[in-house]
Amino acid sequence: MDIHFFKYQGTGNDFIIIDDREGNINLTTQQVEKLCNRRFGIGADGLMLLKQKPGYDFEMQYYNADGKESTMCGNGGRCLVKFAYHQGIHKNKYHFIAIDGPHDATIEDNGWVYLKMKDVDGIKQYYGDFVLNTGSPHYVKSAGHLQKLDVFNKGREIRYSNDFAKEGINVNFVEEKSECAIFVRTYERGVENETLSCGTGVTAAALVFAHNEKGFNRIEVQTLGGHLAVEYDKIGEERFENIWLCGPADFVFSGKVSVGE
Ligand SMILES: N[C@@H](CCC[C@H](N)C(=O)O)C(=O)O
Repeated sequence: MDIHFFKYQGTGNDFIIIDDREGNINLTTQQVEKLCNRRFGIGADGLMLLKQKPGYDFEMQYYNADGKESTMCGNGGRCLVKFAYHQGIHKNKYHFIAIDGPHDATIEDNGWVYLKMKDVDGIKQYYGDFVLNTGSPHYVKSAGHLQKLDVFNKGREIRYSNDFAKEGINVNFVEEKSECAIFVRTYERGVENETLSCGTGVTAAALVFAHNEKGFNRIEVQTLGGHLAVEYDKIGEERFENIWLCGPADFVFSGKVSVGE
């Protein structure tokens, strides 16, 4: 069977997107894994299906490169909104449903997609580091000389440590550049490698480094794949609402791929 696919990327986090509004796409774990494989397939950090859902503009279904359906993907969500726009779904404000609940999104004049993330309640301290859920589970660790850090091995060590091995966790290393700017590198669960950017990870890192008491409610974030920003309202010490992940999301190429019988 041949499938028409579209390739998108958001700050270098790249995705295969398939329009499944007719509801006839049924891919196995092995098929998704092969499509995401950079030698035997199209190559991507993840795969998404755009589906129909009553009451929403669309539904987002997300799979990691290992072929398994996973939790929320921030950069993926931004790419899917741009894809929906390119497919003729034109809205001033998009309202879609993903595995972690409803999301709003807008496409700005400069092409950036602003994606509203779920509210975050509480950031847990973990031996001097931080653990939180921004739609996906994230570990946030402060790091100096981040450009030179061995993110693959250090991230993998935490991801497969006793407390996290079973469910998995995404591991973000963060270098503070100024009071309102950070540099983030992420080891992603389900890709089991460093990716060029991770949207829910960037969001998690920004919330950990949020200095609202000094009047900032926007953090600029540099990743290996480009620039993002995170906006938020900090409510007391524990809660974040009105969280927006903002950045570019672009079409790369499209084609037909064979997935066997
Ligand atoms: N790249 C993503 C995160 C995708 C999900 C993650 N790998 C997981 O399984 O938790 C993003 O941009 O948020």
